[in-house]
Amino acid sequence: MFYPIMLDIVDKEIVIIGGGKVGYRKARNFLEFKGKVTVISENFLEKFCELKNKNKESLTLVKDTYKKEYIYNSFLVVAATSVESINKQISKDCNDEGILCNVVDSLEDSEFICTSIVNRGDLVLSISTMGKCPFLSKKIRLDLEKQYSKIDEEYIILLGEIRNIIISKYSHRKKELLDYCLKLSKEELKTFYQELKGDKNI
Ligand SMILES: C[C@@]1(CC(=O)O)C2=NC(=C\c3[nH]c(c(CCC(=O)O)c3CC(=O)O)Cc3[nH]c(c(CC(=O)O)c3CCC(=O)O)/C=C3\N/C(=C\2)[C@@H](CCC(=O)O)[C@]3(C)CC(=O)O)/[C@H]1CCC(=O)O
Ligand SMILES: NC(=O)c1ccc[n+]([C@@H]2O[C@H](COP(=O)([O-])OP(=O)(O)OC[C@H]3O[C@@H](n4cnc5c(N)ncnc54)[C@H](O)[C@@H]3O)[C@@H](O)[C@H]2O)c1
Repeated sequence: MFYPIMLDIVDKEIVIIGGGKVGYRKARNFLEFKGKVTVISENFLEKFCELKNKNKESLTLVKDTYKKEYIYNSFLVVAATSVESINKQISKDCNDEGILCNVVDSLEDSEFICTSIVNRGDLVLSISTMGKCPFLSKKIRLDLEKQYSKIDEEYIILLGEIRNIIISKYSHRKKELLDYCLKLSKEELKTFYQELKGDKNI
């Protein structure tokens, strides 16, 4: 069983072994959440060059065969090579060093798994099937992205500001006002925010 949590990975060392399709997807996602990512691989997909250009400071690419030294001092490790025995070895090395490891071809050897992510500013939806069917996770992510397409970073920030005012000035009507807010479009929310700030009768 895997327990869903939110990890602070900002500036933490994340080592991915394997620069293929799966290693690329994991690297891109960890970078999106501001991790410091190093990918060790004998070969890299071409699209890693573009990713490196976009993340000059936070992405390091090392063209080499896996060695245990590469995992020292890392916060998380992902074993994403195409060789089952190497992935198993990486998992064992991580166990010895007390480092959490995700093994992309073995649920049993993984201490954590990666979820499908909808990322809209501070709204994050994370979907898992406990490894049973990642393809279903992906389908649900695509469905949710459509369903919540109107929610963006600005919307969440606005709701947060409004919530703060409601809690400080109208705590006795908190539920009613928050319910009301969720029915409004972003433009309507902006107007409501100005009204709240101006202390107009609410
Ligand atoms: C969600 C997502 C996140 C991510 O990777 O970032 C993710 N897999 C994704 C896609 C995907 N994976 C696979 C396919 C091909 C279709 C299929 O086979 O189903 C597709 C679809 C595609 O590529 O389009 C094949 C596959 N996946 C795993 C195995 C090995 C095994 O089962 O043992 C095999 C068989 C390999 C083989 O032998 O061929 C294992 C894992 N994959 C997980 C995560 C973890 C469990 C997540 C959960 O609980 O649902 C877990 C356990 C470990 C991990 O990777 O952390 C990402 C969707 C991103 C998105 O939203 O777009
Ligand atoms: N978890 C998932 O989401 C998921 C999805 C699809 C496939 N998979 C599994 O993940 C594995 C990787 O898939 P892929 O499509 O990225 O494969 P891939 O062949 O595109 O990439 C594997 C990479 O590992 C590198 N590599 C191999 N041996 C190495 C070593 N000893 N040291 C350093 N680098 C090494 C290769 O150079 C290559 O770049 C497959 O075995 C597949 O079964 C997992």
